Amino acid sequence: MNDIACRLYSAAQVRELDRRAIERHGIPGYTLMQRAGVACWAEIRRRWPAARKLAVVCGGGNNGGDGYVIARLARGAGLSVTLYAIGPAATAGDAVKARADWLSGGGAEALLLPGGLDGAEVVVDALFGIGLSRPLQGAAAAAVDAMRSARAAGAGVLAVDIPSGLDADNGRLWGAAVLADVTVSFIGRKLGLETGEGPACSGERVFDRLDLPPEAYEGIVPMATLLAQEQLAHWLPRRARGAHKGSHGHVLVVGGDAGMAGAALMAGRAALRSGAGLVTLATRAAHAAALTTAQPELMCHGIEEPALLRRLMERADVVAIGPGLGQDEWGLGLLAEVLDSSLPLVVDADALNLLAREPIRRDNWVLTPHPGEAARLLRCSTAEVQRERPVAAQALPARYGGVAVLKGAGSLVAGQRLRLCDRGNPGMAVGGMGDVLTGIIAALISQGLPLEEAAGAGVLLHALAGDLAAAGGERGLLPGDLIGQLRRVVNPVVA
Ligand SMILES: NC(=O)C1=CN([C@@H]2O[C@H](COP(=O)(O)OP(=O)(O)OC[C@H]3O[C@@H](n4cnc5c(N)ncnc54)[C@H](O)[C@@H]3O)[C@@H](O)[C@H]2O)[C@H](O)CC1
Ligand SMILES: [K+]
Repeated sequence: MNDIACRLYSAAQVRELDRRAIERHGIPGYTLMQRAGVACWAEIRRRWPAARKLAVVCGGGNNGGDGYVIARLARGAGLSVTLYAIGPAATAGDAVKARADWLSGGGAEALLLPGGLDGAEVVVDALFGIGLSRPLQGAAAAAVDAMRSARAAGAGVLAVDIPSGLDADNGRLWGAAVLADVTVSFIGRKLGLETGEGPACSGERVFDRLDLPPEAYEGIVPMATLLAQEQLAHWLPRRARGAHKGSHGHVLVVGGDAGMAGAALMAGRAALRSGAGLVTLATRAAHAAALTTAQPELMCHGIEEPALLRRLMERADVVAIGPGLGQDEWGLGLLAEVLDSSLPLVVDADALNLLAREPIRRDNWVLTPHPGEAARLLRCSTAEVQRERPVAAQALPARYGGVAVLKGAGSLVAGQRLRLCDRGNPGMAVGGMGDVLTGIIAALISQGLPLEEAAGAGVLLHALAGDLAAAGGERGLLPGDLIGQLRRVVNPVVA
């Protein structure tokens, strides 16, 4: 995927790109608008080739202007096109021109919503783009409802630039949002489409640079970059022919309190399947025999006295602590021992909850909270984390040091940079998937990847394996199914 298509921008940054295109590169705004319309119309023809009835819902700004361009192209191709508006006709400069061209070409005035988008086969959401700046109310909210109802009645929905109602910067909703089958986004990909509620509202994301020259993007540091599969070959090169089991590091997994042995086992299995040379589990004595039987490749020690952990840590290259650790004395004692070591750590689940009680900073660790654990670490509500995911993700290393993975739709990896994973699926929302991610990241650290790269590669591998495993259906997907796909994704360089 080309570099610019991997960059994720804020609304303000895209507006700056618009400005540069017009003022520095001499591309008139109306030309950009026409290119945007052409890109959307091409997607409509590709996705719904037989559609004959189009409804275009136009806002008063330039997003609406894109809608007028699309309407003119569709009408010119012989489709029946009905325009809808929520209030005064186009106000933004380029949109006024686009509306004038629509009318002078024989197009009818827009009908005022609310009202049903009667019988439309395809609905174009040109209500709001990056100009959405406050909660949807009144006619705007009614227009979104009408588009959601049309989709529920079987119409296809294409969102222009961003589904109306979604915040371009962080993927939160300004009320209900349009649910699109596809979103055609222009000039710069928006971070909000890829995280929070973005993936659920946007459908497939199609990006079109509108032929902006690459130099227009120089000097604008994207808010985040997409984790790209192409990077995996660099992170996971083919193995040296002379490798031996000590060449690929030793992972120590600490966890598995009473009733939760499986969490430690899944983390250990994932570490093995992600290429760690050796993996040891430190868990409750009562679990050791069963776990050894379950996976003989794992070394397994019953640790009831935390001090005994030191001997195991002497032989480890990285410690993953948290899977099934519990938050009682036993877990607390083990965490204290682990924090005393200077080894790189992957800290997850209950270890994060314990850490939230007594915060400390450290540079060589990767924290892997889901939104609820992140909320405890940041002392805020889960809703606040989800409303401002990019901000929350970056607040974690700012406060705790190291690298943080904020899990959830559009997982974010925050360290020196902010990266985003746009893979994965709702089948992965099941207990144990976090334990697997912990094992993967620990295994990559044990194989020599720096923390931030290990976290990014681990999140991407976890999602890619989850997508492969979900091919048989998302419901009923188990962590073991994902572990079963790891070997395929951790060998990007085919021998
Ligand atoms: N050269 C360009 O700028 C290009 C822009 N493209 C398209 O333009 C939109 C951005 O257009 P803009 O006029 O800045 O804003 P919107 O059309 O997104 O917003 C419309 C309008 O709505 C008002 N508004 C904001 N929030 C609300 C609300 N909750 N309720 C009611 N009204 C609201 C706000 O005042 C705005 O004026 C961009 O996304 C692209 O689609 C071209 O595609 C490329 C060239
Ligand atoms: K839109």
